[in-house]
Amino acid sequence: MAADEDRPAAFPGADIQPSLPNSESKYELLFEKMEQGFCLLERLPGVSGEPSNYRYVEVNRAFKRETGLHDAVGKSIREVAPNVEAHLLDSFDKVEANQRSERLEAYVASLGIWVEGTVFPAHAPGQIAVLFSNVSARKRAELALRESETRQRTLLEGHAQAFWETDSQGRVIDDSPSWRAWTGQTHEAWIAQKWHLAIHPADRTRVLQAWQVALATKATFNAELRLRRADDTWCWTNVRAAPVLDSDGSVLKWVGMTVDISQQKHVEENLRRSEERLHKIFSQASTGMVETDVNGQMTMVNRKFCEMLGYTEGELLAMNVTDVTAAESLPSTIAAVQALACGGPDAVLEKRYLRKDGGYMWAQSSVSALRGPDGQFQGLVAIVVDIGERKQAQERLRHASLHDPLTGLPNRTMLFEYAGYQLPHNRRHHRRTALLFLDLDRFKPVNDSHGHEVGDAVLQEAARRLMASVREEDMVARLGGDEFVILLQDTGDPQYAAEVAWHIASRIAEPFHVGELALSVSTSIGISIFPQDGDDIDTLLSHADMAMYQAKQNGRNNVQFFCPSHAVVAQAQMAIERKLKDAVRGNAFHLHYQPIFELGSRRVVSVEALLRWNAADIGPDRFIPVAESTGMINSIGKWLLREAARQSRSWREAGLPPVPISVNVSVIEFREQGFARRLLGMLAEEGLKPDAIQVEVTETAIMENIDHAAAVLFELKQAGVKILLDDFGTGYSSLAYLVKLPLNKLKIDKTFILPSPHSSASQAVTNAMVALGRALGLEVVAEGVESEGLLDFVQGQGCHQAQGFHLAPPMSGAAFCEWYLDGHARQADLH
Ligand SMILES: Nc1nc2c(ncn2[C@@H]2O[C@H](COP(=O)(O)OP(=O)(O)OP(=O)(O)O)[C@@H](O)[C@H]2O)c(=O)[nH]1
Repeated sequence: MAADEDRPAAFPGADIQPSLPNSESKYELLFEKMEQGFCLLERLPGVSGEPSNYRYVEVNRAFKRETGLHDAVGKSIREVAPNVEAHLLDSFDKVEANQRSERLEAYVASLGIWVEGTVFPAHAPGQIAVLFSNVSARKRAELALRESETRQRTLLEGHAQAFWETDSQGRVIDDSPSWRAWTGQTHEAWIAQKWHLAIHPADRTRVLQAWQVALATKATFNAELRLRRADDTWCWTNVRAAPVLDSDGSVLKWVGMTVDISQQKHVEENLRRSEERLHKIFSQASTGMVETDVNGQMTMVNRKFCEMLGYTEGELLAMNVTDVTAAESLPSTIAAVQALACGGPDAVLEKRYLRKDGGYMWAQSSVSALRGPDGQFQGLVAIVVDIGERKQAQERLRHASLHDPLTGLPNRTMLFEYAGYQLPHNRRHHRRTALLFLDLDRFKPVNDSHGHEVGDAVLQEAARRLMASVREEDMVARLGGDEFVILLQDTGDPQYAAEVAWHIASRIAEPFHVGELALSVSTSIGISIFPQDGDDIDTLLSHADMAMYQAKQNGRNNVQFFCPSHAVVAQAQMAIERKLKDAVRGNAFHLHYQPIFELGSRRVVSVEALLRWNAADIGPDRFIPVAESTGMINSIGKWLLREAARQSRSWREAGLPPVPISVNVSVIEFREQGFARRLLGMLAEEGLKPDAIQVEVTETAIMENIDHAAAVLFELKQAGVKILLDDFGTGYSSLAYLVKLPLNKLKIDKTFILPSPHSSASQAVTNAMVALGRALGLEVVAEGVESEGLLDFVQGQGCHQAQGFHLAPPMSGAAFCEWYLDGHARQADLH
């Protein structure tokens, strides 16, 4: 703004005196010829509040030329230019009021020209004068330059589909072919300010409001909106407009452009949808999900994770993941996080979470790192699956694999696992441990007589009694069958172990009540002491087993400590046992047959089947007791019967007359339920008559359970099977019982014959036995006739039949057949 002193000195204003003719012509000349426009204006009086107005008093030629107003003098400004800018009249008012000149620089839109000059007070009151130059050409050049710069800027910012321009008020001032081509709007609609009709109705209000704000604040306009395309489709666009500013900062016009962003919107929409989907999955997933920052602080948790741990979302977001991790899972969790932070691969952890209620949750946590665009570690996301049930199932499986299902006691595997940990511990602390090996005595008959269920009930009760007999820190395990093991911790004096063992023996000896039954069972117990009898569970177990074997040998219901010297015997027995097991599995037996002669007719009347073990130098006197004590005799006995039956059939086929085969039945087989039925069934299966087989049973077997024996023998006899009482004289039998049994033969044990057949005592006993047999109506058989003298002796005693090496040795089935067919079956030389 210029001050008074800026007024040009030569300016013909207040000093102009048109009254002087000379001066007047000079003034006129100057006034009319000057290049600058000039006008003298007089303020018009107005009603208060009415906008001010001025009347043209005088104008020069340049004024008319530049403004195009030729008849302005005498008219008011508002008359000749109704749209005159308010700010122009304001500046006139100011000069008039202050009586100080003002610089003028403005675009007079009503005249369409740029002016620069001075407004100054005239001398007459209410008058002002304006001296100006039309600088439109220069201004347009400047403007064009600025516009092109603006356009260039906006062009650079994107590939615009349409350009357009408005005046400072936002009214379109120029045609925009690109807009019209793109939107399909007509030229008329565009010029008539109907451009906004191309905006989607849903966007229109928002966009127009933003446009008004931009106009008011001169801020760049930027909006995303849908525009109707020429083909009547809606297209997402970005509309940007920037004001073109004058040097004084006022807006000359707005330059805008419209960019098709439908592709970008499509991508954004897809992104939004996928984020929404992700969010839904996250929030509604049936697995727990949690996101943490680099420090493990939880930043996002889903509903399921909250449910799993019993916390609210708010509570969890204020916590660190370590706050909800069980102490024992912390090291693995921290290690996994550190590995991920260092670029390691995704990890799967099985860990325990700590719930709000203090409980725990087993979970599988699949953890992945969250990384920024530069690969920088930004946190973690974990998918958490509750594996409580699986863990429980695993635990149940593990429990099942370590426990005996019948008694619930630890099994062999667990005993070994436990001892593997406990024994080294005890060694470090110099503690003695006693291992008690228990085997119930004569348990098999319980099963055989009363059935497996009763046997099971006895085993369960035995387990309870064992548990009740030891301390909490001791372990009771069931090895299998009727075998139990007890590990007594920190026994100190071995005597303590013996006391416990005897206590247990007495508890087991108490009657077992199963239903109506009251059963008597006892146990044999072997003890080995750690570390003196063995440094590991294998050795301790095997030594206690040997001691238990010894206890059985000593009559059962007994306790024995391991003793190395006994171990030698026990070991030998056990070695036989092992070999015997293989032999039973591999059928490594055969039979020999020893003829039995009738002394009167000197004919072979039967043969005794004798068991032989192939390839083993172990005789029946050694292996049969082992087979009996281990129960293997049952399998062997069954095989023996079948083999004898097969042989009998084979001899018949070879043309031999029926030769009954006498088979030895052990006490173990004899006491088995259904023995007679099985034997008769087998004979039927083999197509043999009952008299093809004779049963030799010992006195001891009969006396063990006389009622049972009587029933079996009657069944056999009734079916036509002959019964032979073996080893007569060794069992101290009660004759009262013997007379009641359905026997056919008595076999006098060789011990009564062999020692001294000529001694008078021997003769008296043999004589009595033969007499007894005869009195009972039984045939009497002498065995062990190994010499001529013995043959004479037994014959003299009145025995009916005899067998022995002197008469014929045991021979194979084929050899006997040959021997028989060769005519040896009738020993003519017997006398
Ligand atoms: N009821 C029942 N019997 C079983 C079970 N496991 C094994 N047995 C039987 O237990 C018996 C074990 O018998 P042994 O120890 O060999 O013989 P024993 O009759 O006890 O004779 P000794 O041990 O020599 O005194 C066999 O008859 C097995 O069939 C089981 O789980 N339940």
